[in-house]
Amino acid sequence: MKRVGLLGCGAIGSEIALAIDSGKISAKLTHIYDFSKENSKNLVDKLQNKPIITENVGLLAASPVDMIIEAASQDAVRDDILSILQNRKDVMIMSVGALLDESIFDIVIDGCRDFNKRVYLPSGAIIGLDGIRAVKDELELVTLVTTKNPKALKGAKFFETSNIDPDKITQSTVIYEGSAQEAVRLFPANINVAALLSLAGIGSEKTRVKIVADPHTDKNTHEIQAEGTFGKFSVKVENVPSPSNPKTSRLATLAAIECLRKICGTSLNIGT
Ligand SMILES: NC(=O)C1=CN([C@@H]2O[C@H](COP(=O)(O)OP(=O)(O)OC[C@H]3O[C@@H](n4cnc5c(N)ncnc54)[C@H](OP(=O)(O)O)[C@@H]3O)[C@@H](O)[C@H]2O)C=CC1
Ligand SMILES: O=C([O-])CC(=O)C(=O)O
Repeated sequence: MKRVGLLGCGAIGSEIALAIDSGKISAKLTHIYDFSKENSKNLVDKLQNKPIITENVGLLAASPVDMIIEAASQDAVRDDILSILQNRKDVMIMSVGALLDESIFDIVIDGCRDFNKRVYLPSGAIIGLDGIRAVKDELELVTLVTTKNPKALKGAKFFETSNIDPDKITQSTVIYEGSAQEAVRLFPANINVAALLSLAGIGSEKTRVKIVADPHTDKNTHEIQAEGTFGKFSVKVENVPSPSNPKTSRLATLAAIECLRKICGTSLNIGT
């Protein structure tokens, strides 16, 4: 049975830990770390099989696990991915936006090669990546339209330099249009899905992102519009937000759990 370490005990990390604890995933969660000791302790309290809370991320990376799940932040990926790979652990990354920084992407690719390790990127809060991967050589235009309640967008770096106040948005408003490359920097906790779309498709400069703030929605909606010589498709998901973090969709957690089940299982693999 795979031994797993967890970096980040928030909305996604906690649900993954509970899924392992319940036996839904055939793995053993042995070590966890989070900036917030309180989050780590609260999680341990909920688990029957208690993992060790490490004092720092270095000790998590060096712990005797086969794999580390990152469910923390893009900064965590930037700061810790090299050490995790050097310690010869496979990694599942949720804060995928960090990989649009070329230097971090290179660290990941080189680390996988040098240490013979694997990095997994679950499909997260979007659907349709199977189609994007299949048509990527014939894809000419791809746009992600993401709609969230302003409350879920609040706190993003974008608002530090914009004159839009998320508290004052009274109707559905397009607040951002640009490249996926820029979007993941300006909305690091909201649009990691744009990085997944870029990596599966035509890259982060050509992948376009539109972000809509809608005070009347209680969903996190992602619509992918793709067009090329293959034809065109659009695919839309209206996600229920996670109760403990409105920025994060329930589907992101479920996709991570399913990805981990596939990694830890031995049986039938369905789909791309
Ligand atoms: N790929 C996808 O489709 C999706 C990706 N995500 C991303 O997944 C990640 C986890 O999401 P979620 O669980 O909702 O986030 P939460 O904010 O609920 O939990 C993250 C936890 O990790 C902690 N943390 C942040 N940075 C570090 C670090 N460098 N070292 C240790 N702990 C850290 C946070 O502590 P503190 O609060 O003190 O900073 C917090 O306790 C986020 O980056 C999010 O943007 C989310 C949804 C979809
Ligand atoms: O969960 C979502 O809807 C998307 C999200 O936050 C992200 O991609 O960072």
